[in-house]
Amino acid sequence: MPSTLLAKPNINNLLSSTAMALCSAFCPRISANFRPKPFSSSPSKPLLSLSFKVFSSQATDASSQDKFSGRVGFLGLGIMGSPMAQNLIKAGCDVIVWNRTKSKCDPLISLGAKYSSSPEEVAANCDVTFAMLADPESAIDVACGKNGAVSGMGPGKGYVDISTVDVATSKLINEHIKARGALFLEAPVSGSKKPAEDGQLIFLTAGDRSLYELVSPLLDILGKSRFYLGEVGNGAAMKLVVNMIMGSMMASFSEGILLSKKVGLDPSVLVEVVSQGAISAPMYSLKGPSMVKSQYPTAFPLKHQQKKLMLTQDLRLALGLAESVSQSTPIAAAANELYKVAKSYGLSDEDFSAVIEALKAKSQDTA
Ligand SMILES: NC(=O)C1=CN([C@@H]2O[C@H](COP(=O)(O)OP(=O)(O)OC[C@H]3O[C@@H](n4cnc5c(N)ncnc54)[C@H](OP(=O)(O)O)[C@@H]3O)[C@@H](O)[C@H]2O)C=CC1
Ligand SMILES: O=CC(=O)O
Repeated sequence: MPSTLLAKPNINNLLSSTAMALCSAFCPRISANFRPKPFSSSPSKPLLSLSFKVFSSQATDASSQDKFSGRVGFLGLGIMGSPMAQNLIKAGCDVIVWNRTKSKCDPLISLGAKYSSSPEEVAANCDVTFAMLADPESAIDVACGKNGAVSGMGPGKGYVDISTVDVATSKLINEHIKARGALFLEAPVSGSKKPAEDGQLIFLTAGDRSLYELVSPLLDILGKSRFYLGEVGNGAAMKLVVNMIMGSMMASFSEGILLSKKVGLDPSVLVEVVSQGAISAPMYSLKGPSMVKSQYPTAFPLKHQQKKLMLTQDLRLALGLAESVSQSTPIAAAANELYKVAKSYGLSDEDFSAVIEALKAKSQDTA
């Protein structure tokens, strides 16, 4: 699986200026607004005085840049889609939005976005259309359903699906888009609400390389790094593997918080200890303090971590992926059971860190 990641802090200046040049090619007003972002991985100890983003090699193709007129469609304005669309608008892009619940378009319209009344209309009016939908079912429906984006696609257009879906769903949407003579890129993201707001997402892309190159300046507005992983399905698979690890990490962290409390330790101190050691993770520092207070402000809804749809997703889909290649994943399977319990307690709309409640309940059952 070819990955074309480059991470070279010492070419920071070059990359930043390249990004600015590319962004201004896409969106004329970007160069005035676009400023290098602070390096986010270790905010307390900045390694570099200037920001750097991780860009893939051969990120651009000047000729394809010239052909792009810069009108961008955005379908799906939920927790992730809204701030992403907002960042594109703020960067000066000409954005047309659509969302099933129309009221979620209003804040973006007031920032300068235009509105179209169906995914088809958005795709017909845009050169590139992004989609950030909840799950495989909605991703298929918005792309391939009645008045779906596919009907508005045609040669010279591109469809970028950022939703987290399974490999089969991504391939299906790709086929429909291709049948219209358009290009397709899957580009699920690693990162949650805050990285979406801060333009610090990580894109896991696969599909048409020329579309990848064309939209790279846009991905660089929305994210801090991007990987091109080859054929359609590889981006979806990478995202599922990442979320499988994340789901298990969160379940393990939850156990630690509860065990520390039971043995008379202060779980807030545990969070601090973890944050300073080799197992430190931004996720623990971000969510740990709220978890200790039994609060789960929703960034990544639990329902998305343990979706129960026609194909299912995230942990469940990752388990399916593992099974398809006979890879044993007992830790993820155990974590998955906990998310199922949490979901059965009505915690679907809470943050996925609410999985700790499933463990609390289990402890009471056995006490
Ligand atoms: N939240 C997070 O931290 C992260 C989420 N993701 C992934 O990003 C995607 C979006 O997540 P997020 O923004 O959190 O989810 P939200 O639930 O906040 O938003 C989901 C979006 O999908 C739309 N939608 C749902 N069902 C349908 C349908 N049947 N037809 C049309 N539109 C529909 C919703 O429309 P409406 O407003 O009308 O309900 C909304 O725009 C998911 O695939 C998720 O797994 C990836 C990384 C992080
Ligand atoms: O899908 C969620 C994430 O944080 O990545």
